Amino acid sequence: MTAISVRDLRKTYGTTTAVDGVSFEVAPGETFGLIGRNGAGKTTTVECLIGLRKPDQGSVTVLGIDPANRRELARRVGVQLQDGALPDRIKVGEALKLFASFYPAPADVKALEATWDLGKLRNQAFGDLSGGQRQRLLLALALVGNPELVVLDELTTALDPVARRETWDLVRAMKLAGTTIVLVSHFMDEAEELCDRVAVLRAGKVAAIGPPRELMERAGAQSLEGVL
Ligand SMILES: Nc1ncnc2c1ncn2[C@@H]1O[C@H](COP(=O)(O)OP(=O)(O)OP(=O)(O)O)[C@@H](O)[C@H]1O
Repeated sequence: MTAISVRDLRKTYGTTTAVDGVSFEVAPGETFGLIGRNGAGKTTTVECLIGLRKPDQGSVTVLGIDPANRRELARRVGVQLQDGALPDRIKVGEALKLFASFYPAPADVKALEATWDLGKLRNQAFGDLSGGQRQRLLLALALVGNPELVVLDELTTALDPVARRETWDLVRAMKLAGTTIVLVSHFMDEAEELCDRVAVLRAGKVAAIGPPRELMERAGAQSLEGVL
């Protein structure tokens, strides 16, 4: 059983080849990282995983589902997107309740508020939140459906160092609970800390794939940055 299977994925935008024959598998319960420099094809790959973009070629299945079937996918997969946004006037508590109402067995909203330190912000409008507060709310919303798999794109961008560490602990807790996690990150320390395996994307291709330590040893690098 695999949680995600990507085979020979290709996607172009006009004359730009964003993803050029990417293949990988993710096991259930695994934390899998997609890393690479700007423009390497990470976001496009993730967008194909969650059905936001249709591959030009290749096959993708997520929990056995073809991502084109977005409704079925959305019931089982939580997504925290890089540019996730909500209407400015929606309040934090309203957003959590609204999103919870979309799912048959949602997480407990009070518990999520406590976990993500959102209780005090319950009556605050999305438009008035700081960058870090928005990020925490978007993460909580990704988890409100009790997903089996979560996709986290730029998990800790906009978070201060303390909030980053706290978020890492929460990701570890998700992992312990058996959730499969796909993590897109520009922070190599984050990928090293959290991922069981990473795929290094370079110009739309998988340049290397494996556990962070192994990739570093193979490349004779002190950190994952040396592998990019
Ligand atoms: N909507 C689009 N239209 C045209 N070109 C695009 C579009 N989205 C991405 N691209 C191009 O496709 C390539 C891959 O982009 P993608 O966003 O997938 O990379 P990335 O690794 O996520 O980059 P970053 O780290 O900067 O977010 C880049 O050359 C980018 O300019």
